[in-house]
Amino acid sequence: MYIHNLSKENSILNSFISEIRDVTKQKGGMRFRRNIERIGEVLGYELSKTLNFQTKTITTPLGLCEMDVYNNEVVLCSILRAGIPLHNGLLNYFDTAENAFISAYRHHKENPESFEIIVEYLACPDLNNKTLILADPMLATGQSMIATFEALQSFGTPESLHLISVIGSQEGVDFVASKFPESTHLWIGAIDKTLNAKGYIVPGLGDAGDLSFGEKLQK
Ligand SMILES: O=P(O)(O)OC[C@H]1O[C@H](OP(=O)(O)OP(=O)(O)O)[C@H](O)[C@@H]1O
Ligand SMILES: O=c1cc[nH]c(=O)[nH]1
Ligand SMILES: [Mg+2]
Repeated sequence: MYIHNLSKENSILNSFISEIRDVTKQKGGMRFRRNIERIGEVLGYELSKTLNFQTKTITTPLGLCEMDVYNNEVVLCSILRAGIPLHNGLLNYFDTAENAFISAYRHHKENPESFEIIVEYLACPDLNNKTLILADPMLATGQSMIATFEALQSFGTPESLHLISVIGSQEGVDFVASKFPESTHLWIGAIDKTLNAKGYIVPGLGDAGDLSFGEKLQK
């Protein structure tokens, strides 16, 4: 897997990530969602540099202009619910993308430290020969990303595969790297050292779904 850890270079992306981590700035919903969306825009821009480009002749009011524009057929797939603002950010840049949504959530059984990933809802177009972008802000254990990829298998074989994540744990990144095809690209805003006993990224930012949309009852 090609791992693009964008925190390694200084850019405005790090300001957005510092705000979503910061307990004094992350509450209230709107700023958190908007920052995740902005991070989606930046990661989408970086990813776009690896697309297939073709020269097109554009007619301006004053003449003709040759421009290299991408010609990939992009499918954006996000994992509900924390993936929604990240999806919006990507969709701001990939204007004509098709879209897929999947619900993958952690179901905690009697022991709060163990959980399974439940996939219930899946809406997806044909993936054959497309550029598939899987987006989920938190890559903690990596299990949601892998469960999603497995659930998408019956929709076709994409030409290329990109994973987009805001913050990952080193363990989660290593795990997905061992499971996804070698040609997969991971575009990630930061990679943190550890996971706690409940599978949360440390230092991370807390619960991205709750910070975006409010706390949910665990049932
Ligand atoms: O890498 P993993 O260990 O699988 O964990 C990451 C998953 O956890 C979060 O979802 P969560 O289950 O909290 O659902 P939510 O979006 O409804 O909050 C997050 O959005 C990922 O989907
Ligand atoms: O740290 C984590 C792990 C999973 N989901 C989150 O929202 N945060
Ligand atoms: Mg959550």
